[in-house]
Amino acid sequence: MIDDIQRSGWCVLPDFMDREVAGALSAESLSAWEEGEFRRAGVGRGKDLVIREDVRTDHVSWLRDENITLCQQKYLDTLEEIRLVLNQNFFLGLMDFEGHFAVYPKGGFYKPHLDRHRNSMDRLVTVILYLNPEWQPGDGGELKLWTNPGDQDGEFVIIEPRMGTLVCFIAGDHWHEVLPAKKTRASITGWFRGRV
Ligand SMILES: O=C(O)CCC(=O)C(=O)O
Ligand SMILES: [Fe+2]
Repeated sequence: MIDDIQRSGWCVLPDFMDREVAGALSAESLSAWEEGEFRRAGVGRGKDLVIREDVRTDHVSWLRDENITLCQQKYLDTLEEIRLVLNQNFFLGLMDFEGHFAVYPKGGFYKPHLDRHRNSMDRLVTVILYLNPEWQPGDGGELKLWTNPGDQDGEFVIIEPRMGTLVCFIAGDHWHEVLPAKKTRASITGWFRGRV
C-alpha cells in the first residue's frame, strides 16, 4: 500500500479485509437497507448540500459513534492502523475518519468527481471497502479511477467492487466515477480528514 501510494497516489488491495468481518458488514448493510435506514446521498456539504439525481443516485447510512457494531469496530480499528501508517510515511496529518455505508440500487451511478471539497482540508484520503459477495463481470458498478493526479481524462483503471477489496487514494488528486450498477451494489466509503 505504501509503495503504491508513494508511486501513484492510489492503490487497490483485493481480499484486504478478513472474510468474516467483510461478511458481517455486508449482512449489516443489507439489513439496514431493508430497514430503510439509508438516505439519498447529496452533493456539497453543510447548508450547501443538495440532492442531484443527475450526479449521483446512491443512498448512504453514516457510521455513527453511538451505534458502532462489533464488525464496524473491527473495520475502524484496521482503518486506524492505516491512518497511522499513512501519517508516518507521508506526513499527511490525518486526524480522523468519517464514513458511511453506500448502496447503489440497480441503475445507480456517481458521475466523475473529486472527493475533496474546494478550499478545504477535510477529506484528504478516500478509502472504500466493497461488500458484494456475489459480484460478477457484467454486474456493473465498477469504479473508474483516473490515474494521473488532476486529470479528468487520459489513463484510468477499472476496479471491480468485489467483496473485501479495499481502494485507497489521495482525495484531491484522483477523479473517479462509479459506472452504472446493473445489480444492487454495496460498500463502505470514508475519508481520513486533516485538521479542519
Ligand atoms: O463506491 C465507490 O467506488 C466510489 C464512491 C465515491 O466516489 C464517493 O462516495 O465519493
Ligand atoms: Fe468519490
